[in-house]
Amino acid sequence: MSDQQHWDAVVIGSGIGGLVTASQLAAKGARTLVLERYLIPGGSGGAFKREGYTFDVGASMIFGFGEKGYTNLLTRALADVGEHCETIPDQAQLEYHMPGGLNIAVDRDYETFIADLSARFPHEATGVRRFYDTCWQVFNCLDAMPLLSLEDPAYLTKVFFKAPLACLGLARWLPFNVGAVARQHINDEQLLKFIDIECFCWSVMPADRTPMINAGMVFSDRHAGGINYPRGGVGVIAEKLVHGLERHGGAIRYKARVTKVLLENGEAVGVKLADGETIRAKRVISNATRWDTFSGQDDGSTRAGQALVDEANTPKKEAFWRRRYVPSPSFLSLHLGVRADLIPAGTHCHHLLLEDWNRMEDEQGVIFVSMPSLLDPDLAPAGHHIVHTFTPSSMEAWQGLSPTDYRAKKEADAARLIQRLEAILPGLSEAITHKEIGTPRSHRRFLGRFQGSYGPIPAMQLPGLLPMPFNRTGVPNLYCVGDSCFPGQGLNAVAFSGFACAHRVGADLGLNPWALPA
Ligand SMILES: NC(=O)c1ccc[n+]([C@@H]2O[C@H](COP(=O)([O-])OP(=O)(O)OC[C@H]3O[C@@H](n4cnc5c(N)ncnc54)[C@H](O)[C@@H]3O)[C@@H](O)[C@H]2O)c1
Ligand SMILES: CC(C)=CCC/C(C)=C/C=C/C(C)=C/C=C/C(C)=C/C=C/C=C(C)/C=C/C=C(C)/C=C/C=C(\C)CCC=C(C)C
Repeated sequence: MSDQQHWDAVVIGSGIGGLVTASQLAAKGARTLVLERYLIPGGSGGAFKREGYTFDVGASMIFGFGEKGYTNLLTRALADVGEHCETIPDQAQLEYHMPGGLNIAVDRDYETFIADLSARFPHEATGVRRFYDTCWQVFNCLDAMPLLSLEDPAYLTKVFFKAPLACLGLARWLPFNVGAVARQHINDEQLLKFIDIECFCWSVMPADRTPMINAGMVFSDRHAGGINYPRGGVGVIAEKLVHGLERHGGAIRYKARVTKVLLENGEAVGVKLADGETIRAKRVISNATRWDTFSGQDDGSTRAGQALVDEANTPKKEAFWRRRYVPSPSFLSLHLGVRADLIPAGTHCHHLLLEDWNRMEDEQGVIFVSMPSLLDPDLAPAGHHIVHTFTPSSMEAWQGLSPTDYRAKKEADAARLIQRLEAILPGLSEAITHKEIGTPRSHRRFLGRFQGSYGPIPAMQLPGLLPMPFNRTGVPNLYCVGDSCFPGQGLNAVAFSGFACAHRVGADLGLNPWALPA
């Protein structure tokens, strides 16, 4: 299968963004091929098995799995191709362990959460209510309409007639960040710091640089649809999307690393693989990050010239984007197997530990912990649990080391992380039976992501989501999907990007139905 086979769409990468695009396009009748450089689908939403454990590659805290409304984008993406994930509801989104013994678990029930937070800050009870209610207003606008491509005037017209007030509400919130809204309602400095960490937890940015639309989504979906864990592990989502894709006539190839987007007269016409094979398609969609897709910036090591589009063909507006967004740090991550007796009954699945408010944005500052086998015991061998912990760490801290120094740093930093975690899991060091250490270099290598980054973050304070690009690029017939597109990081955010991308490509191929989805 090569030059002879002409596909309607070729998708580079099988992250959740790429798979939602591909499965949606296949469901519209487009002949769709996904090319994945690794052995399994899912990218940072994948999973791997070791010694009886099923470990999630990335985070295990999943939004977008609700039953109602339009924001349950993972449920919808699966259902559209005849698939369904059984999920396990999580009673708390996560438990925060903050300086000064300030501990707050975010309950699934909104009123319980508001009451818990107000009890810690009684003088700010009104502000707490007003701030989080404002987030609900944003969420209600999002949840009132089918979410498709904002680059399609036909969709915008239809959706405006369907839900005019919700559209105007969203248009109003698009340029806002959370910080300004929080300060309208809240004065207490410590509570504002809590709002910062509430944002940092998923945007890796404080409130001033976190878009309000995304906060509306996250701070309300956790109570509306709730946080729900897919039985069998996060990797099941990607596996099921692949089944759905194949059932609708699409295909996926693994160990198929794309090295170039083929261009003719400046238009994308296909891709070239690492082994020299070429594949032609009417439309090419890149689920690699924008830094890996377009030329113009390297990470100072081996990457120069490796982007999918060369410098001469990289649109000027990409340079503009790179001045506004920079790669967030990657992570130091530990996938641990532990003796089950370490974890007391009733412990929550997700935790965040911050020992010093001033360290929130520091290298290896905030610690995240997920223990998904507390929800799904089949993920670990009998008598054991999974402790997956990660902390932001940038590529610079890991570059230029000799192999011996690299191994020594891995062990030393992992030991320090485990030591700090004893604060919430006393006895951890003695209970570990399996340990895998991942660094920014591992994440770059296995996920193919520039600098192993978690995703783009604003280089400066920007007007909310307004500068985030949609799916079309400056190269005709080439589209981007995933977390370097509107609305950014997160599985349900990249699922939105996938719906939007498939809709835009579907419009360009003349495949979209006239009516909006129910
Ligand atoms: N709880 C959560 O919400 C959660 C959990 C995990 C991950 N995430 C987020 O999900 C987002 C990632 O999703 P995404 O869709 O943008 O992509 P992704 O980075 O997860 O996946 C991209 C895929 O493309 C493949 N790829 C890259 N370059 C390629 C090439 N040249 N040829 C072939 N294949 C190539 C990679 O191997 C990978 O499988 C991130 O923001 C991440 O932080 C969120
Ligand atoms: C017509 C007119 C007038 C107008 C128009 C307007 C409109 C319509 C607009 C629209 C808009 C829209 C649609 C938008 C959308 C958006 C969205 C969908 C968003 C989403 C978002 C999401 C998100 C952000 C998510 C995220 C999440 C995450 C990231 C998570 C993560 C997690 C982690 C990391 C975990 C950690 C922690 C621990 C463990 C503790």
